[in-house]
Amino acid sequence: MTPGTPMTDRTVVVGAALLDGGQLLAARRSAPADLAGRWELPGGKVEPGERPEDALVRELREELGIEAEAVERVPGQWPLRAPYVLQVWTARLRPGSPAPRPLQDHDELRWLTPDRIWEVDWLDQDVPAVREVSPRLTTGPR
Ligand SMILES: Nc1nc2c([nH]c(=O)n2[C@H]2C[C@H](O)[C@@H](COP(=O)(O)OP(=O)(O)OP(=O)(O)O)O2)c(=O)[nH]1
Repeated sequence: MTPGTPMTDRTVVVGAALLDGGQLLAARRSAPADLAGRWELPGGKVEPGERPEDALVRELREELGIEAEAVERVPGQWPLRAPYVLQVWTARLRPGSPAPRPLQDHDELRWLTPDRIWEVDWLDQDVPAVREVSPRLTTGPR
């Protein structure tokens, strides 16, 4: 962001580093065409007045049909196409949640073990976020 750009020009996109049993969930986008086939952290845009953690829970319910909770913010934020910035939270499934299914925006989901985290074709702009998340796969969400 250039100096003097009002903070309100940014829209936060929340991404979930959903961790379960030492694995990270990656989701393959089905749209729009320029992002389709690439992998991302599931999530979406925070609505005006909404807490990012609440947006994350809402998006994961809509997109994956799961009941999840945000655990902690992963430090940093990463620019997407203006005016969006990506912020990431670790997240976990609530007890009794259904397993994730690609209901909306995605056509495939994959649980990645730490040694396989780079086997999917992450969106370029997600790579630094995934790099930040990867050490947490061995420690798990706190
Ligand atoms: N969810 C998500 N979006 C990402 C990531 N990386 C990335 O460039 N994006 C882009 C894709 C979209 O242009 C935008 C988020 O849009 P979205 O389509 O997921 O969000 P949404 O459900 O709130 O969207 P909408 O259809 O309601 O407008 O950010 C990522 O890791 N996760």
